[in-house]
Amino acid sequence: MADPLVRVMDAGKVIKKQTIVEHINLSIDPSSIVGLCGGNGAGKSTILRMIAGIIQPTSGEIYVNHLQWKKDRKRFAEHIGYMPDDYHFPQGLTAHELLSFWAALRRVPEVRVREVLRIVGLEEKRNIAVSTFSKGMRQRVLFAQAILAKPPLLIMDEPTNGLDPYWMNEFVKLLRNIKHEGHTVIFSTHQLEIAEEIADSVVFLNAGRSCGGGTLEQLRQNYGQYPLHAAFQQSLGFKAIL
Ligand SMILES: Nc1ncnc2c1ncn2[C@@H]1O[C@H](COP(=O)(O)OP(=O)(O)OP(=O)(O)O)[C@@H](O)[C@H]1O
Repeated sequence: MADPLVRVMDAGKVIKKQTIVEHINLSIDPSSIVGLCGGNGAGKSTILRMIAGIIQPTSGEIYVNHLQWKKDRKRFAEHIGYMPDDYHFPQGLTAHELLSFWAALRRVPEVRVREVLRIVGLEEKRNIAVSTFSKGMRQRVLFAQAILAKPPLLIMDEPTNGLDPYWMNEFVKLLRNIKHEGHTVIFSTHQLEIAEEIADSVVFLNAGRSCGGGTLEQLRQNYGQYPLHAAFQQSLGFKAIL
């Protein structure tokens, strides 16, 4: 068995004396897709930002390919593509200009910019200001920037928000390709059916704590073909419905 690409060991985050997440443990194998599922405020974005190195845990340790952000920021960052759940796009910049800017920062050749624009179906809109784009189109720009440098680990916060059914389907196919090319993905979602379709395993979160999960294979054995709603409710002790 290959070593896990990501290890989150008893990680927690306290902000202004408030515990946001605690006792988070995750082990993510290379070439796998993990879904973080939970309701509003469960702590999904906080965990993803900690794994991405954007914020630091106040307790515990996080390793990506045996690297820690605090010890080797540059190499750590080279492993990661991060798609935020929200982004304030600068006024006036086109999709092509923005992606070229991000590509230059990461020393990614211009030819890759055209490639990602094509992958996310925005080649024809590349000269239009992103600030005028619809929510789904902006999501596709953010997805494009996350995959620009072909990172070993793709971290995506609510990636399917705002996508229409066509792009939802395309997104599922894109992620499967990314996995088959050997990349690893962790994403958050409220949409359990999306996690069911793409993820190899899921982690359920509630009030900043992991409250269950497992591989989709295990969960299907326990709960049938569409297991996540039942499994999630059971993990919450039937106290809440997503
Ligand atoms: N910088 C911060 N300062 C204070 N509270 C914060 C901060 N960041 C997150 N929180 C709080 O921590 C909790 C978890 O937030 P987080 O954004 O991680 O949840 P989430 O599961 O991603 O939620 P959603 O699905 O609504 O996006 C929320 O109650 C949020 O208000």
